[in-house]
Amino acid sequence: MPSVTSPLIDLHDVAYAAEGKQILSGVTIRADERRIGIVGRNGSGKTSLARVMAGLIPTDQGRVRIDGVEVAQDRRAALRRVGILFQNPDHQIIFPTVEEEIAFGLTQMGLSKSDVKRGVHNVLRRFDKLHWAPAAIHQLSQGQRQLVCLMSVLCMVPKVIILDEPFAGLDIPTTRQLERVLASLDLTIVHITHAPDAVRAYDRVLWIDQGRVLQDGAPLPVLAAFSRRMMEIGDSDDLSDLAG
Ligand SMILES: Nc1ncnc2c1ncn2[C@@H]1O[C@H](COP(=O)(O)OP(=O)(O)OP(=O)(O)O)[C@@H](O)[C@H]1O
Repeated sequence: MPSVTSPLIDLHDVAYAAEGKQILSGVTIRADERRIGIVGRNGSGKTSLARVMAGLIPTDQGRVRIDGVEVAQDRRAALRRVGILFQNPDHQIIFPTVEEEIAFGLTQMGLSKSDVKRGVHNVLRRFDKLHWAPAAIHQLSQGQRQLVCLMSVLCMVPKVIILDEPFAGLDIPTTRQLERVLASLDLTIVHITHAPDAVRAYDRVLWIDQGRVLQDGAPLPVLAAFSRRMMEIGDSDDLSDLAG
């Protein structure tokens, strides 16, 4: 059980390296806010941070707890704590039909066959998509596949959902529809984005740079400093500065 003083999102001094490259260093985030934005340049470490936060990759140093659970160690408990939605739904989808895809997480959670069936039915009904159950996923559009991924995550009823640029590649109406669904959710959202406007009305924004938290605070000052810096870099014609 989480102690009374531990925040919902609790990362302490996290470091992560892969293939000899230091990707995250000294990342400490304690957060109870309901809407948290994460911005940063290409290659600054945002996706790696999202994966670490979801427990999908173990860290080399530090601790990652969501709602008191060490998410990389206790995967079954982690599924009820944190879900992640990637930019490309095809990186998430592994099954041929919508119902099989949605059922997977529930099965991983250890639910009985009948509870899995009920969970799939309930989430499809919630989104008025019961007719999608037997549909072949590859025949759905990218926006529809993204909605399948969202339903797969939501049916596990996580406390935190991490959005890793899930709207990139979607048209404006689909983006607005999914944004409306997400805004109505009674859970904590951590939203990684390149678009400052998407998180301007959030409770808190973190700016990640070279694998570290460069700024962390109220959205307006953090986003103003971030946008200013991005414009400065963009106005220079030196591609050697491209992160990575
Ligand atoms: N498994 C890995 N092995 C080696 N390098 C990696 C690995 N994962 C990420 N990197 C490198 O770490 C850096 C951060 O990558 P990451 O995908 O976390 O950044 P990002 O901020 O999400 O980038 P973008 O905005 O372009 O999606 C990049 O330089 C990337 O090439």
